[in-house]
Amino acid sequence: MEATPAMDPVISEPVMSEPVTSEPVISVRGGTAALGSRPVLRGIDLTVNRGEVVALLGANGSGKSTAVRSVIGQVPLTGGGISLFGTELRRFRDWGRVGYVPQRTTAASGVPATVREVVTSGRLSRKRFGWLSRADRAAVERSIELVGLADRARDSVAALSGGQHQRVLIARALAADPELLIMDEPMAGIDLASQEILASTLREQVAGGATVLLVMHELGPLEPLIDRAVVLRDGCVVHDGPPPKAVGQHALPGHDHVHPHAAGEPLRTGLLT
Ligand SMILES: Nc1ncnc2c1ncn2[C@@H]1O[C@H](COP(=O)(O)OP(=O)(O)OP(=O)(O)O)[C@@H](O)[C@H]1O
Repeated sequence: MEATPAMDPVISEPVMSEPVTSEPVISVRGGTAALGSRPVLRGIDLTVNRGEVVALLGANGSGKSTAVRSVIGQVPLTGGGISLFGTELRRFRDWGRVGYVPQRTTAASGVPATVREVVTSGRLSRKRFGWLSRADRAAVERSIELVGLADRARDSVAALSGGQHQRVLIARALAADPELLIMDEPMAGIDLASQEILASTLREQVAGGATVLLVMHELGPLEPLIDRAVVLRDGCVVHDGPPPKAVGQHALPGHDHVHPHAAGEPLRTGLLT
């Protein structure tokens, strides 16, 4: 058991918490973006601080994927700014610190790769030279175990189910030991057992100090992990605060949520509209 530092009741020095490393891990300020001629982000502010788990919520088409893709530099902003770990995105090179799991794609690219090979590629991405140390190999095996695929490590990813693919992509992101993990709808279309595995994997990352930004449709089994929710609607932030409680509990198709708000204002998340 870990020893608890004894408190001296006489000396009333203020207890210093963590040194204030105030730089947010992600900072989007007034971000605007367009896809084709269509404005998709209309001036969003999004801050994720070190160690936070933030859910990005919103209805289909509200701009969630575009927002995270702009954070990793895949969609250029047309206005506003983005910093990662305190560095302007255009000067940011430290991609080994960032793990990204794209929205429901497949890990199979036509190239017959095994689960271990795909996960290894995640580890290689943070290395200058293309060979693996013993520690690298251990990190790869640990990531595969974390997502519950140790018994499938030698299998071709082409032979996996959709949920298992998703877990391979998550293991690939985890293999680099990222400080920031960005996942776009990691729970989409996967069964409850896989969801539980993902939730415990994420719990472990968070306990290890990772910062997490999750695009989600509903909170589901991840709800207890979420510190803050940012809700997008039509390319704008309409809520930034505690996760809307009702989401995931009675988020039925067609149900337009109206949540009681701290200020007495109803919060219409519009998650399903
Ligand atoms: N390549 C593209 N070209 C033009 N418009 C696009 C493109 N990709 C997405 N869009 C549009 O941009 C808007 C935002 O899409 P985005 O994928 O960011 O939304 P989302 O909130 O992630 O939605 P979902 O929950 O369905 O994944 C949508 O209206 C979508 O139709």
